[in-house]
Amino acid sequence: MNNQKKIKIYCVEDDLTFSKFLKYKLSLNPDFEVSIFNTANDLLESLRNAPDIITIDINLPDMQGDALIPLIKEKLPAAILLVISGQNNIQVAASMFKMGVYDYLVKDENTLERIWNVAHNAAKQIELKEEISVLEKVVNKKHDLKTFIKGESTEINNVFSKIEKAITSDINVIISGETGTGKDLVAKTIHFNSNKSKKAYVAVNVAAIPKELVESELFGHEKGAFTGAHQQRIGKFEEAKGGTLFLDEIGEMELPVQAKLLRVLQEMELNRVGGNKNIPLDFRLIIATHRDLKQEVKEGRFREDLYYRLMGFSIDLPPLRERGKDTLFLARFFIEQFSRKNKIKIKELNTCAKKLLLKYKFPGNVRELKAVIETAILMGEEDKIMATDLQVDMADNFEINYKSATTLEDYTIAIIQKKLEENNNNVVLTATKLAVGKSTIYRYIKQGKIKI
Ligand SMILES: Nc1ncnc2c1ncn2[C@@H]1O[C@H](COP(=O)(O)OP(=O)(O)OP(=O)(O)O)[C@@H](O)[C@H]1O
Repeated sequence: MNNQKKIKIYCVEDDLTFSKFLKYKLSLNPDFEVSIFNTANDLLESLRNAPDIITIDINLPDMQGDALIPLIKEKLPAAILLVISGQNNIQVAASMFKMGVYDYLVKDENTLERIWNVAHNAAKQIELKEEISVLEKVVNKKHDLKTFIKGESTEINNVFSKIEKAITSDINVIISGETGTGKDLVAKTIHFNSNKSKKAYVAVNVAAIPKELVESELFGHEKGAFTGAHQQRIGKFEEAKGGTLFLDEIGEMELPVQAKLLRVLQEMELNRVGGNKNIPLDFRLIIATHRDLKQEVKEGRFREDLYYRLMGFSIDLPPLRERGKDTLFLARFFIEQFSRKNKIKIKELNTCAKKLLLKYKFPGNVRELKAVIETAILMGEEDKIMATDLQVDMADNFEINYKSATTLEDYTIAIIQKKLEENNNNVVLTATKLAVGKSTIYRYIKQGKIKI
């Protein structure tokens, strides 16, 4: 039995002696909290306290059982109802069961004993329902995260554990990560798995709103607040009432708007542009940025007080290139998703294509991978997806290696690596084109300085 929560039993009964016995008998169970009512109206007035079980005398002075039961069912459809009658009338019993009562008991010397047993069984049923609903929530949560966000790497599993924590409270969340790493996806996942999931999820990309419209977009405006404000407008902050407000690219916000945002967050109320009424706010805030906000503060582009006001639980999304084999896992996921949606045959990646995907740095992260895969499926002529179907610009990757080169050997290796990739890892062809000995290339491969 749940130690925290007692089972509330309400008994409506006009026979005072019987009701005393009833209360005494049921209260012998320490998990039952029993209250007695002598009229139907007294009971109806107390239904807001949501009793779990109600015993009903069928002949009450102010209302008959058949009139009372639908009124209770309307307010508390899940409550368990036990009808207690002075006579054994099969037809009445049948009509009571049709109304959805749990049991129909006739008053005799064993009634108290039977009520006790029925209440006991009903209480067990309530407990079981509660356990199931708790379990369902846990199972759904685990299921949902993986339904929304794909990945198996240690890095993404760390992100999953952070999301699990963020879901259990209303704390501000700050999500950082390069473009396309899934910041919006993570914010949505938190919202739809939190206790705010039935309320609004309002996402605002601060960078995408023209500078002069940011205030009215976020905070709303009154009619006539400025030229062109023909109608009153509710801002995104108000729209998010009771739900989640996701402010993406917060680092792009202009300093004057930052000042207003700070005030609004401190007071959790706002004045629409051109208005003079304080409107209370209620939302959970999730923000995202691809910038290092601390650095932005140092450089004077972001208010320090706002930075501290926004700080909350932080979730850092690693770039795709640091998620190991997730690149291939996600590639397969996107192949299946796109092929199913477009009713085309699901193709596999050939070995060279896999190698190329693992080597490519994906500056656009998961978004870029998705686009590369979808184009490859459409453009490819073969049964499998080949390296040549993947439209990735290896020159960008080369730049990265090239820039980090410090010795002549580093430059040589970077050039050979790039040429090998262009020539589908054909060592002989690459050696000929670069006029170096193929043994040089093999040596670098053996030393692990060049990867194919
Ligand atoms: N782990 C993942 N599993 C499945 N899809 C993903 C995953 N990560 C990202 N995506 C998909 O990649 C695309 C980009 O993700 P999203 O918009 O969330 O990135 P972002 O970090 O918010 O990007 P930006 O910084 O440009 O706003 C979306 O289509 C998203 O559904």
